[in-house]
Amino acid sequence: MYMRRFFSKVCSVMAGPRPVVFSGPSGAGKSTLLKKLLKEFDGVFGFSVSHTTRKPRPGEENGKDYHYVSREEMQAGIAKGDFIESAEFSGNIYGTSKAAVQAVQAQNLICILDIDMQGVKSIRKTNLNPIYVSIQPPSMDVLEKRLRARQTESEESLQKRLQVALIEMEFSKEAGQFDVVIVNDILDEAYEKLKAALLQEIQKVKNSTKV
Ligand SMILES: Nc1nc2c(ncn2[C@@H]2O[C@H](COP(=O)(O)OP(=O)(O)O)[C@@H](O)[C@H]2O)c(=O)[nH]1
Ligand SMILES: Nc1ncnc2c1ncn2[C@@H]1O[C@H](COP(=O)(O)OP(=O)(O)O)[C@@H](O)[C@H]1O
Repeated sequence: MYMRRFFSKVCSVMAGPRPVVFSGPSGAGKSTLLKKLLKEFDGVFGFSVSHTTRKPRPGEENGKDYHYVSREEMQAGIAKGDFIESAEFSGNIYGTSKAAVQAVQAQNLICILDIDMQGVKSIRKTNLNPIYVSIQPPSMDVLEKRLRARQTESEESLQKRLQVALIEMEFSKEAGQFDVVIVNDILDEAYEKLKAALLQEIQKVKNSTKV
């Protein structure tokens, strides 16, 4: 009996906790929410640092927010098979490297991926088995206001993001795409819903570190 419990604990540690995929329109609040999680649950969650060909925004750090690379470097990495998935979004390439996910999972942390809907479709074909969380804005109007207030986009980039946002909002309504859909209206309320949705996985990590 004790042996069985022991082995099941060891196996669950070896398998590691389920990753969490965050997706949803640009400006919906994915970064804001996941940064809160990473801060409150230091030692539970780890961020999968994607590669991107877009330029860093003020305040973003290479290796922390993204690995900033040239289109040539990115394409070479993709051709070499370094990436689990990659996608073109609003004129730039983004991708999740195998190394990014492995770095988090090696620490037995819940790996957080922030990816667009193409990424979601690609990840579904892998054996990553994540929890899929969609973060949605309360409305297109609010989304536009938030994106403008963030002051990170040119008018052209903003318009591209709003166009894609409509498709991403529709995608989140398709049955079976997401385990949880959170409308990020009041930030604290959205965050509480997010924590409630991830509570079981958080508890698993906390229990496994007690071994
Ligand atoms: N498929 C995929 N999408 C990504 C990846 N990293 C970021 N994204 C998505 O790319 C989109 C643009 O990201 P970003 O330029 O940081 O803008 P923001 O979402 O407006 O902050 C967002 O939908 C991200 O979720 C990745 O590795 N793979
Ligand atoms: N619930 C909220 N209420 C008001 N502003 C928010 C809320 N959530 C996020 N924001 C702001 O909206 C902007 C977009 O959020 P961000 O986290 O960058 O979105 P995403 O990562 O999905 O692109 C940011 O300036 C952020 O501070």
